[in-house]
Amino acid sequence: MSTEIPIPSPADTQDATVGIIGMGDMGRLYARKISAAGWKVTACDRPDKYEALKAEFQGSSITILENGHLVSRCSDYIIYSVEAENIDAVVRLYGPSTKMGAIVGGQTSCKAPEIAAFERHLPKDVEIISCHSLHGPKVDSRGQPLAIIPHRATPEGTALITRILSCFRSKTVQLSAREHDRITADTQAVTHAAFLSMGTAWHANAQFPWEVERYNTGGIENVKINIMMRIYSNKWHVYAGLAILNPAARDQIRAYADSVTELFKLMISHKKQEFSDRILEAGRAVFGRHRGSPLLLRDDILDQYSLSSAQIPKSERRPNSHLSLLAMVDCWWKLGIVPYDHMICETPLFRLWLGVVEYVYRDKRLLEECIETAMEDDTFRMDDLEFTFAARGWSDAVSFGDFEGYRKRFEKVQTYFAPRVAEATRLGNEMIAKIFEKTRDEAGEENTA
Ligand SMILES: NC(=O)C1=CN([C@@H]2O[C@H](COP(=O)(O)OP(=O)(O)OC[C@H]3O[C@@H](n4cnc5c(N)ncnc54)[C@H](OP(=O)(O)O)[C@@H]3O)[C@@H](O)[C@H]2O)C=CC1
Ligand SMILES: O=C(O)C(=O)Cc1ccc(O)cc1
Repeated sequence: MSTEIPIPSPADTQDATVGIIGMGDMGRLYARKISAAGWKVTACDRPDKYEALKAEFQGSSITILENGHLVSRCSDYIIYSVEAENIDAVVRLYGPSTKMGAIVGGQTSCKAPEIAAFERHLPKDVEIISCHSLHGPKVDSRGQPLAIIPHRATPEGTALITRILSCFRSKTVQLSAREHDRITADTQAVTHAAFLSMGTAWHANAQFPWEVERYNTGGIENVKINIMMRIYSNKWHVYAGLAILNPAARDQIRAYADSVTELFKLMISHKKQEFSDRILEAGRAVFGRHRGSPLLLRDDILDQYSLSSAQIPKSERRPNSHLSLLAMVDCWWKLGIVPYDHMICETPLFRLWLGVVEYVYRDKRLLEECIETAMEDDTFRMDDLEFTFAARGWSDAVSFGDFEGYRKRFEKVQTYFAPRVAEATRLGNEMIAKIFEKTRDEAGEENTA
């Protein structure tokens, strides 16, 4: 497993042709970066987008072709960057046209269906080496994790793909498809489930949280709101694909919804001792080994990134039960997950989420305040009730494998929050850039934000 940030040498002979099938947000990022590093790049999207794409890339060094057959015939490394739900159909269509002896990979967020499609439809002389950039298209790729998944690969093939992808200057980690899916079920799918549920709950209570006094409480609430908005500003298929198609994700999201429900029941039945014992034991299991290490986040930074115009002074802030966060630790504990072990596949959102969770659990006073609020204070009861419904609803949508139902749930909330998306995206980008700049500074790494 390697985690260094490789710096490509301009003197390298970059004589392989890289083909990209699917020129959406991630395909474009890949095409631009790989081409800028000196590799010959050919690319396509659906045939009906050929003319528009060709006009857009006119004058660039990226060659736009009409379809995936043409890309496959002339490329030495072909990357499928299409919706996870479509991967089998697209590989079935273009896979047989793959150039003899080429290497094929995919950039979808869940590897089980991608690898199955490659095994099913690619000629036997073709190597399979997949990848996954663990960040969105607008995040600086430098220093972020990049999984490389050699599945049917020679050492020479793996070395070539590692060299091609070194232009991202990401932290590369080699994993099997199975390891990748197990880890990202936690770093991505469950994280998203928590924030999707927050958005659904706020929508169900007809709230814009930044307009509600009890959410204008700085650091932690700012992160929750900004990440929730970030997720709902993205495309539903990205989240649906990585949750529905990953078998490990289904189980983990179900476990998260169970933890939310069980904790909520203890709250409304005022079983304080049982609730408190459970929270503290989960905290010890998850954070015990990390007590002495530096915190991932500090709230003096987080306070700056608020969608609200009125910030409440710290002394007047109202505590929150933070059910979403308590349930996350409960679920990790129940599943025997130590999230720090999964940092090799961290995404920016996962790091922020773990940072916030850790911030509460490593502050004894704050954690006691959550327990006290959960038991004694009804201020957040309606929010927690809706959050519980929402977590179970998202878990059902994922376990039923229902893409259409998922899309409808997602888009309903997305539409509700749409008026503030542009501002939230700007703030979220600033917050992420600032936090990662600071994290890299503190780790003594090169500042690349
Ligand atoms: N967005 C993100 O943050 C990240 C996404 N990923 C993964 O990367 C993949 C791509 O995501 P993203 O770029 O965001 O999604 P997009 O929807 O922006 O891009 C996918 C593109 O593939 C096209 N496509 C579909 N079928 C074909 C076909 N037969 N031939 C050629 N092109 C086709 C789509 O066209 P159409 O829209 O018409 O279907 C679309 O333009 C997904 O699997 C996602 O899970 C990975 C890391 C981060
Ligand atoms: O950081 C996140 O979790 C995101 O929401 C962006 C994202 C989405 C899909 C991926 O496969 C990788 C990153």
